[in-house]
Amino acid sequence: MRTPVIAGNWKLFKTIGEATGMVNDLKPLVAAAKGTEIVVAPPFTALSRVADALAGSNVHLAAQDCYWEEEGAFTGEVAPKMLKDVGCSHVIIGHSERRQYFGETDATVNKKVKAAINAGLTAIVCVGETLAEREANKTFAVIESQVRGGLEGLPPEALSKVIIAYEPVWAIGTGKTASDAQAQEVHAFIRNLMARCFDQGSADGMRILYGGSVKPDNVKGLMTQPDIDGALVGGASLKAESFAAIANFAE
Ligand SMILES: O=C[C@H](O)COP(=O)(O)O
Repeated sequence: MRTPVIAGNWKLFKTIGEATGMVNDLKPLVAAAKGTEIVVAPPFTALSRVADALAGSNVHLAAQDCYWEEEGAFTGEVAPKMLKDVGCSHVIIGHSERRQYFGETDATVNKKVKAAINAGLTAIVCVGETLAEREANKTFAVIESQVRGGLEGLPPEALSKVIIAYEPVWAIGTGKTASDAQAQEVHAFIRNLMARCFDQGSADGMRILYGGSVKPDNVKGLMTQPDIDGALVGGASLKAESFAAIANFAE
């Protein structure tokens, strides 16, 4: 039995006051959702205060990125152990926006995943094809290369600290969700790939999230697919009511 995960990626939104206000609204709305791993990923500047606000609740804290070195002359970067120190349990790695705008590659994703796991964080590793890649029938090839590249060299026992998020780039922030069948097809492919790359037990235990215009009114169809274990939510995670509606549905 895989524990469902509902994670909210706030991207470049929310001041400290807005972020703490949001989680203070959210906590009572999801307090009864004991069987779901609920995660919020505020911007770096709000992590410390949101960690304080979440203390004692069932909502976990994530960062939206990390660097792979522990310390050094790397201006602007944040190390996994610093995220652990501030109260994070999870970190999102390799989001398509980081790949598209900030030069993230499968090789850098791989270094970040290893560093995050070594620091005791759970890595939420994002993969997904563009519209052009889907239309050129390259979806599975792209996903395979991103999953293999991102997880290369990990021992099977490290996979309990990895969550994969399948986010078709064409569905992110567009209002165009992949159909339940389209999403399930790719999730099943990823799970089979995990069995081929690692072992069946690791593949069976791996949580695979769907991301891309998930809303309260489409989460039900997605969550009832056999290989969809939760959601990485962008826009609908910014308001306590809509994020809680998604998290509570996963129960
Ligand atoms: O990380 C979240 C995804 O990019 C999905 O964003 P969205 O729900 O706004 O489409």
